[in-house]
Parts: sequence; C-alpha cells; structure tokens
Amino acid sequence: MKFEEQESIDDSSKETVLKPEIEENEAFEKIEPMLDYGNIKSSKDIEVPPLLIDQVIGHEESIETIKKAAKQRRNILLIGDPGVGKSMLAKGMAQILPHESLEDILIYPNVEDNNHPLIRSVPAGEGKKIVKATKGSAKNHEEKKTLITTFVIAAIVVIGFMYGRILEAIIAAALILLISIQIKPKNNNMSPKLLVNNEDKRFAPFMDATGAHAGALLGDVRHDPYQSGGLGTPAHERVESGMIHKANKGVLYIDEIGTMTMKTQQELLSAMQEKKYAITGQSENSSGAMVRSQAVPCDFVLVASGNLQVLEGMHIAMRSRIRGYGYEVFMKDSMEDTPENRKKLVRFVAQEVKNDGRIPHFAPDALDEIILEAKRRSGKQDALTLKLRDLGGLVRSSGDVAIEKGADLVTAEHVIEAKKFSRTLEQQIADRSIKQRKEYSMVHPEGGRVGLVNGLAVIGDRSGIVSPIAAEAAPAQSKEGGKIIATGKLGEIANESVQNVSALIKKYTNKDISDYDIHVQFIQTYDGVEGDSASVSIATAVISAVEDIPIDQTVALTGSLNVRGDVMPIGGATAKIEAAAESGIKKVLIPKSNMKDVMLEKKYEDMIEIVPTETLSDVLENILISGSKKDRLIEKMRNLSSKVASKVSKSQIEKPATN
Ligand SMILES: Nc1ncnc2c1ncn2[C@@H]1O[C@H](COP(=O)(O)OP(=O)(O)OP(=O)(O)O)[C@@H](O)[C@H]1O
Repeated sequence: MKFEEQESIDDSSKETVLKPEIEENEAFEKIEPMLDYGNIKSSKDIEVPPLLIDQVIGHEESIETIKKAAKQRRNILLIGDPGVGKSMLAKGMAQILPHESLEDILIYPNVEDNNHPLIRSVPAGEGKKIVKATKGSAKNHEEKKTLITTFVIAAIVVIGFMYGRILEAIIAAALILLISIQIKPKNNNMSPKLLVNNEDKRFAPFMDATGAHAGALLGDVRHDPYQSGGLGTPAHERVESGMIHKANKGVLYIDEIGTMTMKTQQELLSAMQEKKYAITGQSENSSGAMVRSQAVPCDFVLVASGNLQVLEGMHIAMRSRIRGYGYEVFMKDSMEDTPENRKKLVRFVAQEVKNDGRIPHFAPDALDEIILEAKRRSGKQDALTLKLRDLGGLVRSSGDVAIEKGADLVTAEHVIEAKKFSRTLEQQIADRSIKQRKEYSMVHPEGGRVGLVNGLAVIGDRSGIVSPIAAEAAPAQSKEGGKIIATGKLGEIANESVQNVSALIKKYTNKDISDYDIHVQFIQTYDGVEGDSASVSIATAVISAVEDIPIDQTVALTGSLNVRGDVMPIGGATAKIEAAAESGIKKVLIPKSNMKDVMLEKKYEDMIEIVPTETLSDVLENILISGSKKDRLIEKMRNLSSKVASKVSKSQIEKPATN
C-alpha cells in the first residue's frame, strides 16, 4: 500500500491531507478461519442479551462485583483505560437496581417563608397527577374569575351608556380589569412543580454527570430580576433539580471525577452521606442564592471512573467513602485468546451492528478479520483487546464500506478496506512522518554511520515510527568531568539512559564516560512519542560514537536496557516492526521476550528480518558493521561474559547453598 498526498480544496492554507491510496493489484489474502461458525451464516444469527450488563464482554470478575454492589446499593470506583466499557458497566448496573422504589419529587411554595420552598416525595407516576390536579382546579378558578370580570365590565359599560356617563364607565371598567389581573387565585400560586419525574421508568435512573458544573450536578435556583412588587416568579418555580437528585434510587456516573473542583467533590460527598441535599442558587450574585429549598432526596449509587491518574485529583474522603462503602475495580485491557472469548467478540460485533442500526451484519470471514484485529490490537500473541470502543469504530466503518458498495453483508474485504480508511490521528501522523522521512531522505536504510542509530518508538496507542538517534562523543571540556547533553523532546530519558548504561560502556569499552562530553539527539521527535524503549538505541549510539564503530543503517532496534546490560521487553513491538519495514529497513532487533507479541500484517512478513536479542552484546553483534574495531569489542565482551560465567559457577561450587 502506498500513500498519496491530496490537497484540500476549500482551505486557503492548502493543508495537505494524507489519504491511503489503494493499489489496484494489492492482493486480498484470506486468513486462516478463527472460529468454527457451524450454522451461523452471519452475525444476524447471534442472539444479543437484552440486559446491558450481560452484553459486557471480558470483564466477568467486574460484572460479579457490580451485581453484588447493585444488590447492596454500594458505590463503585472503576479504574481502567478509555473505551473498555466503564460507562457501559455503570449503565448496566442501573438496569439491575430495583426500580419499584422509584419516587417523584415535588416542590411546593412555603407560605411562611417564601425563600424556603417545601419538598415532598411521592411514588413514581403520582407527581404528574398531583400537578395536573392542582393546575386543573386553578384553571377552573381562573375561568370563573374571567367570567365574573367580563360580566361586571359589561354591566358597567351598559349602565354608563344608559345614564350618559360613558367616560366614568370606561375608567371604572379599566380599573376593574387591572385589579382582576393583579389578583391571582390562591390555588395557582400554591400549585407545586415537578422537580424529578420518574413516570413510566422501566429501570432505575442513570445519570452521566461527567464534566457537569456545580449547578447541573447539585441543582440551582434561577435568577429573577422582578423581585419587587409581587411581579416575580415564585421561588419554588425557579428551583431546578441537579443530577444527584435525578439519580435518586439510581446510578450517578462520573468519569474523571478527579477533574472536579474540591468544593464540588466535598458537596457531593455530603450529599452521599446525608442522602439528601438542599438546592440553592450556585451564583452568589444571583437572587437565586437567597432561596434554599428543604432537603431534596438524592439516594444514589455513585459509580466513579477514570484511569489511575484520576486518583491524584480525587478528594481523599471521597475515595475512602467508596472504599468503605463499596468496591474498587481495576479493569482489564485485554482477555485471553480462547475460542470462548472469540465467540464473545463475535457477539460484540452483533451488538454493535444492532445498536448502530444502520449497517449490515457481518459474514464469517469479516468476523475472522475482526478477531484477528482484536488480537493484533492487544499487542500480545495470546490475547484479545478489550478496548472495544475503538474496535467498535472499525465495525462501524466496515459497515459503511459495505453500504457504499451496495453489499448485503460485510465481508473480510470491507473490513480490510475500512482499516485503511479509519486510521487514528496518531497513525496518520506516523504515516506522514514515514513519507516525509522518505522524501527528505532522513532515514537512510543503507551503509554505515558512526553514532547514528535507527531507534523505534510508538505514537499514541499503536502507531510505530522510526526515530533516529544521533550521539557524538568529544573529550570533556571541563575539569569536573564530562557532561551528557541531550537535546530534543526526550532529553530527560536520554540523560537517564546514558547514566544507566555508563557502567556497561565502561565495562565493554574500558573508557570512562565522564572523560567525554556526550551529545545525544532525538532527530525530529514528535509530540506523544513514547521513549522508555529507547535506552538500547541510546546505548548503541553512544558506544558507536565512543569507539568509532559504524552502525548498520539497514537495521533498526528497540528495547529497554537495564543496568546489567539485559534487554528488557517493550510495548508496541508489532507497530514498530511494521514502521521499520515501511521505511525500507531490512532487519529489526527486538527483545527476545517480545517475540511472542509479533503479529505482522501479511504484506510485511517477507519485507523484514526479525532478530531477537537478550543482551547488549547481542545487539552490538548484530548492528555494528564488521571490522577490526568491532571484532576487538565483541572479543572483549565475550571474554567478560565468560569470566562472569566462570566466576558464578566457581562461587557456586565453593559456597553451596546453606538453606
Ligand atoms: N467490555 C465491553 N463489552 C462490550 N462492549 C463494549 C465493551 N467495552 C466497550 N464497549 C463498546 O464501546 C462503547 C464505549 O464504551 P464505554 O463508554 O463504556 O467505555 P469507557 O470505558 O466508559 O470509556 P471512557 O472512559 O472513555 O468513557 C460501549 O458503548 C460499547 O459499545
């Protein structure tokens, strides 16, 4: 597959948009069947469970906890990656909470204290009836009043005509009209307002209060500029319920709870403790701040969610409240790759098609492609991803492709095409960078260069990128010793990596790193590039610079190095290898323990050789260009490792284990 650059027509800045160009002859290769589908002809034949909680896939333990919590009305803290089904679980919980106890909440004027309206709870469905009944009787009064007023005015006008006092009669009629407008029937002022309506609700309420400001969350009282002369709206009619009240007897869901202000969290906490919360105007400058209702019931179950960082912004007492009166759940981002779980993924596709309602169902070969993609996205050979919101995106775009082609069923070809079109922002950045680097010959996959190495990194979740790292070693300028000068956005990581490998460099090269000023540069680094897997690359570039041995530019590498010189596993192995292949690299060195995670797309399989590495010596053997200097270095490394090995075995013989 190639990429072509298109210019957007409407934009004056002529922004370039990368669009995948599908080669005519790009062969569509069928993959091995992932499941035995038996009689199933498409995802249409798969039954979708009616309850949301039963539709959640891959979180069996979390579902157990949620079910237990629903029974006992306990709070929940769900921690996990975005799109793994946290809000789905919370919605599912609301569906299994008992809904018989649902209530409507009414607010009444208080004749004794207008600014302190009264609250009444009635069984769900009753609220509307009460409001209708009081409004009905007020309407009757109003009609009676209008009738009497009309009659009196007519009588005055007639009498005025009879006695020739027309002007006096008109003035009297106008006065009576004014007075009648001013007199509002008592009943009308007394009719309540329905604050929370649960009429005809089949399930307990679910309120998503993510990002809600204090007013929306805790309730508010509207401002009224006509406060004097009895022209204003009665206080109780200006009271608006908050989400905590609407979630009464149901679930209040808050994602990223740590981003709420401490004050709001504090208020939320007191609402949770008291199970009722009075509504007052949230703005001090508004006339609403003078009003404070009687306490309004808000007996909700809190489901808070987010990633681990969210805990930092979370009120300590809030976390302790959840821990003490509920459960904390850490959600998985992948599940084991078993036939059972593959079947669940197939059901997931059926669910997404049903929920979308606009796309056709999936044929077995398309389901196979989705399972394979779930495997690839997990980043592990024996796992399937649970980041199902993203995978749902692929399901929908595959459906869109099928519709565009007028197909009745989505096939594997549609899924493959959708994968090319529905690339994430990060993947598009990676594609653009690969293209630009090729265009400007920034990655030269040929020959040897001293101190320049093709590192590999990932952007976002799963987009690989070749990230060249250059190192230069010069004798230290200062008497206090050499410095590590790291430029580019990953300077801190470079510094740490060089410090970490300084002992290894000393061991392998016999040179003290503090005798040198070492410059390390990440060439053309992009925002969001993850860098902890660059330590092997940095060490290689520095050793090459110090020893003046060229690095093979047809090779790229990735791996995390520990202070002992072992190459440790990294994330995103597949994406990195594919990016290297895309950039014309011929060989890639990856940590041995990552070999099981490699799931290359078919087209890359013959493009690149993958070499597993366990130690820095393995890396240097495979990446440095042969010559006398390399041979000397490798010889020294071998001697060192055999010395270490013999020392270990000797000490083992001399000092047998005591326990
Ligand atoms: N485990 C799952 N089982 C079935 N469908 C899922 C699962 N996870 C996600 N989905 C699908 O993805 C959609 C989005 O998931 P959801 O909003 O629950 O994710 P989230 O974890 O709450 O994400 P965020 O933290 O970004 O809000 C769901 O509506 C559902 O269609």
